[in-house]
Amino acid sequence: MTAATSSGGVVLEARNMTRRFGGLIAVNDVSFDVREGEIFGLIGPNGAGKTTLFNLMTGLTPPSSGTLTYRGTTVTGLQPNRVAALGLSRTFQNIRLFKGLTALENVKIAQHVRTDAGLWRGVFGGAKAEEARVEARAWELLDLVGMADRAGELAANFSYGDQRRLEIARALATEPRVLLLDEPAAGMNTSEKGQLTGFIRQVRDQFDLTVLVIEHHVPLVMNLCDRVAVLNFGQLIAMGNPAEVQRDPKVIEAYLGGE
Ligand SMILES: Nc1ncnc2c1ncn2[C@@H]1O[C@H](COP(=O)(O)OP(=O)(O)OP(=O)(O)O)[C@@H](O)[C@H]1O
Repeated sequence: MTAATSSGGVVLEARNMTRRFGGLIAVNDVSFDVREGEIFGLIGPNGAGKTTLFNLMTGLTPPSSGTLTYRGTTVTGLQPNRVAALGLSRTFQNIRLFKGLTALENVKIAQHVRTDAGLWRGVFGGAKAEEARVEARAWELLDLVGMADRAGELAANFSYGDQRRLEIARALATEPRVLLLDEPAAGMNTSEKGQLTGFIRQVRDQFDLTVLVIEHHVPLVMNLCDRVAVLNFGQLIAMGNPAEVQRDPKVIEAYLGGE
């Protein structure tokens, strides 16, 4: 719990967000607010609609209806790069690093949502001053996620845990105000999972972020999140602090029913 959590105003407002795929309603009339500085968890059984909701929030999938606003600006309807430029950045359930590039190159490329030099020009040639600035910032970000000593290694050679940290460094490179993490613990070993809570909190504090996190690993969610929203068959069935949510009969039934 942080001071930001108790005093933070609303930064994101999801209103009646719905997404149909043919006859299936993957996200069904979901509304919630996220407050500045909080770590907001999104949980639910497999297929509950969590990733679809993230996709709706970040412009990857257009909603069938409903809106998301960020500090009063409508986000829904924008392309993913515009959403990132507004300050909402995400990682993916399936890691999307450039595996054949080094850690440093991965972070350099990610910064180009914030530069005018185009995707490749500033990284591989052209504007020298820009290139130097991008490189310095990439080193800084790798240092902040504790990976500067591995900057020259290929992303493909990293453990899952390190690949996910690198993904977070890439997301931070777009200078987000809100960070959306899709299953950051997936594929991690026990020791990597153990370090993740502290790491996400540290990143939140250091970059002054609001964090949304989809996660299956219940102990992690309960330790990490200030508030948790629970989806089941596309519907929001509970929301509250982790202890409240954990003892909510609807949540218990959704999880037991899904086993
Ligand atoms: N592009 C798509 N086309 C058709 N159906 C889809 C599409 N994307 C998601 N769905 C369906 O929507 C529902 C919700 O899927 P989603 O991936 O959002 O769930 P989830 O809660 O993230 O699940 P998991 O925990 O397994 O990742 C599922 O029934 C899924 O099959």
